[in-house]
Amino acid sequence: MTELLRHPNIMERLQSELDDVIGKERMVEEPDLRNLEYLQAVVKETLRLHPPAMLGVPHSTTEAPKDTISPANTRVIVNVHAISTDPKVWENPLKFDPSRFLNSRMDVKGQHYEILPFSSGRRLCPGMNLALVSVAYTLAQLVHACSISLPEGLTPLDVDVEQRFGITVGKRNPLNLLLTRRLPSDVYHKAGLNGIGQSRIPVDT
Ligand code: HEM
Repeated sequence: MTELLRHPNIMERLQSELDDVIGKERMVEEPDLRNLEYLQAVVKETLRLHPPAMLGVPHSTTEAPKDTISPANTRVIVNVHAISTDPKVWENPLKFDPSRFLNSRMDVKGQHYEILPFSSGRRLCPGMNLALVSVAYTLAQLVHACSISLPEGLTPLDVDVEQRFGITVGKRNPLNLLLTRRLPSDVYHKAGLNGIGQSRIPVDT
C-alpha cells in the first residue's frame, strides 16, 4: 500500500484492471485472482523489493555439499533482499515497477533463484500459497472497493517509508489513509460492509 501511494500511476493502473475484469457491480471474489495479471505483478514486485523475511532462516549443512567449498556444519543465512535487488540480474533494482513481471515466467515460488521471498527446496515456507492468495485478495478488495488517498496536504513524496527490522520487516509507523467508497452502495450492502464510509484507517502493511 505504501508503494501504491508513492506511485499513483501504478495505483491507477491496478484500479483500472480491476474495473475492466470485475466491473463495478460486485466485489472481487477469490476465483477472479487468476485473471488479474497486473495485481499479481504488484504482489510479486512487493515481495521482490520488500521481502518480509529479508534474511532467511539460518540453516546448516550436515555434510559438505558436492561442488561447493563449504565444509559440513556450515551455517548458511540467505540474504533474500540482496538476491532480489541484485543489479546484475534486475534492471533499476530499487525501482518499484510491477510491469517487470508482465509477460515474464519469473515467479516467487522457489523455482527462480533470482527471487526467493519464501525460500526454496524442502524448507520452503509451507504457508506460501495461503500468503499469496490472502495478500492478493485483500489488496484487490481494498483497491477495487475504495478510493485510497493521502490525508489533505500530503503528496506521494511525503509518504513515510521507515521500516521496522526484526525476524520480519514491517512498517515502523502506521500509514494514514483516507478511504472512500467507489462502488454503488448496494454492492457494499450485499457484502455486509455497510460500515465502510469515509474514515481514516491506519494500515500496518
Ligand atoms: C508473505 C508472507 C510470508 C512470507 C514472505 C514467508 C516467508 C517464509 C520464509 C522465507 C521462511 C523460511 C524458509 C526456510 O527455512 O528457508 C518461512 C518459513 C515458514 N513459514 Fe512462512 N512466509 C509467509 C507466510 C506464512 C504463512 C501465512 C504461514 C502459515 C499459515 C507461514 C508458515 C511458515 C512456517 C511454519 C515456516 C517454517 C517451515 C520450516 O521450518 O520447515 N508462512 N516463511
